[in-house]
Amino acid sequence: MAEREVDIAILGAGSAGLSAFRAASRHTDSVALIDPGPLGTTCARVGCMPSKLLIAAAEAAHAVHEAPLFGVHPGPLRIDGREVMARVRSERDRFVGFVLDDIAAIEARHRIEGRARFTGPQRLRVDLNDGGTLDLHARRVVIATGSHPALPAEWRAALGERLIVNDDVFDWQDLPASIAVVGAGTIGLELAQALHRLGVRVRLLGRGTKVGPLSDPELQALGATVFEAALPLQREAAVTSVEREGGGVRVRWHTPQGEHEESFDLLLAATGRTPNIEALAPAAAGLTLDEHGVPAFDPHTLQIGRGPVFIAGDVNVDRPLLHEAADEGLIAGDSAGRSLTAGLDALPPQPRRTPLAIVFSDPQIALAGLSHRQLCAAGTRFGTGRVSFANQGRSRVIARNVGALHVYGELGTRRLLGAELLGPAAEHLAHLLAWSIQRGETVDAALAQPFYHPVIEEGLRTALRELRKALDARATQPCEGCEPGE
Ligand SMILES: Cc1cc2nc3c(=O)[nH]c(=O)nc-3n(C[C@H](O)[C@H](O)[C@H](O)COP(=O)(O)OP(=O)(O)OC[C@H]3O[C@@H](n4cnc5c(N)ncnc54)[C@H](O)[C@@H]3O)c2cc1C
Ligand SMILES: NC(=O)c1ccc[n+]([C@@H]2O[C@H](COP(=O)([O-])OP(=O)(O)OC[C@H]3O[C@@H](n4cnc5c(N)ncnc54)[C@H](O)[C@@H]3O)[C@@H](O)[C@H]2O)c1
Repeated sequence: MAEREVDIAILGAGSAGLSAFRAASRHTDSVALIDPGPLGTTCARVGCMPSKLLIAAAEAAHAVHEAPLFGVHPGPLRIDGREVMARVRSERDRFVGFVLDDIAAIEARHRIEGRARFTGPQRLRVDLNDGGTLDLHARRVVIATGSHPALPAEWRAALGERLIVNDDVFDWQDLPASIAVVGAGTIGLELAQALHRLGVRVRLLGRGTKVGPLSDPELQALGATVFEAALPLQREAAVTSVEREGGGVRVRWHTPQGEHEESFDLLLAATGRTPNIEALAPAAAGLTLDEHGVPAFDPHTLQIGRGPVFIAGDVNVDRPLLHEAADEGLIAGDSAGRSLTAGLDALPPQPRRTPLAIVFSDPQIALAGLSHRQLCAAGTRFGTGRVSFANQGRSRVIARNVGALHVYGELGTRRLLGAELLGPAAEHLAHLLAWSIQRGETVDAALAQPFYHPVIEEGLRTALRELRKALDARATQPCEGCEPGE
C-alpha cells in the first residue's frame, strides 16, 4: 500500500474543492486534491447549468404559447424533444469542458483520482480509481464532497430505473410523455414547470402547503395560488404507494381532498439532498454529526471545532448554492493554509456575503438578506413594504404582471434587512436588494437612487415607499404565521 504525507488534503474537486485548492496553494505547495470523479462539478454537469438550459427551452416554448395575447400568431407549436435535449446536452458538455480544462491545468502531482475516507484524525485512506490504495497523512483536511439526492429506499426497490433524479434528466435523448415529480422544493419546481411547458404531462406533488423556499406567510400563500394556476401542482400530497406498471409507474397519493392515482412514464424524486459525509467515516476523525448529519463548524473559517478539519460547500448543508460553495472553498482553503503556521486556535474570521437565493421558476422566486422567518426568529422589530406586480406598469406591458415583493426594514435604524419576492425580473431585483443590504443602506438611501420609467424596478420603489411609511408609523411586523419557536 502506498503512503504519502501532505500539508493539506482536499476531498472533492467540485466548486468548493477547486476554490479550496486555489486558496490553499497560496500557503503551501503540498496540497492534494482528491476526487474519484466524474469530474466537472455538480453545478455544470447536473445542476445549475443544465437545469437553466432546459428552462431556457421551456421559456422559448412558453413565449410562443403566449404570443397570441399580443396579437401575434406564430402557428402551431411543435416541440422536438430530441432537439431540446441535444442542445441541453451539448451546451452542458461545453460548460463541463471548461471545468475539466481547469482541472487538467492542475499539475498531476497534486491530483489523486480516488475516493477518500478517514482512518484517523489526520489520516485518510484513498481507494484509488486504478484499484490501488493510498494511505495519506494530512496535517489539514478540507471536506468538500458535496451532496447527493435523498430518496426513499423503497421507491428505488419498487421502481428500478423508472425512478430518476435530476442527474438523469440531463442525459435524456428525448423528452418523456409523462412524469410525476415528487417534492415541490427548488429542484422540483424548476424542473416540473420546465417539463410542463415543453409539453410533458407533469404532476408535481408537494407534501406540505409550501412551494419553493419563500418563508413569508403572505407570499407563501400567493406562491401556492400562482403555481397551482401555472402547472399541475398538488400540495399536501403524501405519496402512499409507487409500483411498476408496464413500462412505467403507477403512483398513489393522498391529499386532504381524498385519494388519487395516476400512471406516468417516470417518477422524478426531487425530495431534497443528503450531504456526502457518512461515507467518509467521520467518527474515525473524531467528528460528531448533528441532527442534520453535519459536524458543527464556524461559517467564517469553515473550521470544525478547533481541529484540523474544515468543511465547505453543499456537504455542510448551510447555504447549498454555487456562489456560496465557491466562497466557502476559498475561506476553508485559506483558513487551512493559515493554520499551518498560525496554529488552529485563533483563525481570523472571514466576511460572508449577504444571502441571496433565486429560483428560476416563472414567476421567479428570490430571497435577499434575512428572510421573514429569520427576522421573526431573532425577534427583530421590523416593518414591511409591500408591492403587488398585478398592476405594476412595465410588468403589465409585457404581460408578466404576477407576484409580489416584500421588503423588510429595521425599526429605528431604518436599515434594509431583507426581502422576499415572487415576480418578474426577480433575479435582478434581488441583486439590487442584496447589494443595498450588504452596503448597510437605509430605506431612505435606497429611495434616493435613480429609477427609470417604465421599468419593473419602479415596483421595488413602491415597496420601498411603503416600507418608509411603515417605519415612519413605527408599524412593526407582528410575525403572524411564524411557527412557534421560529
Ligand atoms: C438540479 C440542481 C440545480 C441547481 N441550480 C443551482 C442554481 O441555479 N444556482 C445555484 O447557485 N446553485 C444551484 N444548485 C446548487 C449547486 O449546484 C451546488 O450548491 C454546488 O454545485 C455545490 O458545490 P460543491 O463543491 O459543494 O459540490 P460538488 O460540485 O458536488 O462537488 C463535490 C465533489 O466531491 C466528490 N466526492 C464525493 N465523495 C468523495 C470522497 N469520498 N472523496 C473524494 N471526493 C469525493 C464528488 O465526486 C464531487 O466531484 C443546483 C443544484 C442542483 C442539483
Ligand atoms: N435556482 C437555484 O439556485 C437552485 C436550483 C436547484 C437547486 N438548488 C439548491 O439545491 C438545494 C436542494 O434542492 P432540492 O429541491 O433537492 O431541496 P429542497 O429542500 O428545496 O426541496 C425538497 C422538497 O422535497 C420535499 N420532500 C422531501 N421528502 C419528500 C417525500 N418523501 N415526499 C414528498 N416531498 C418530499 C420537501 O418537503 C421539500 O419541499 C436547494 O436548497 C438549493 O439550495 C438551487
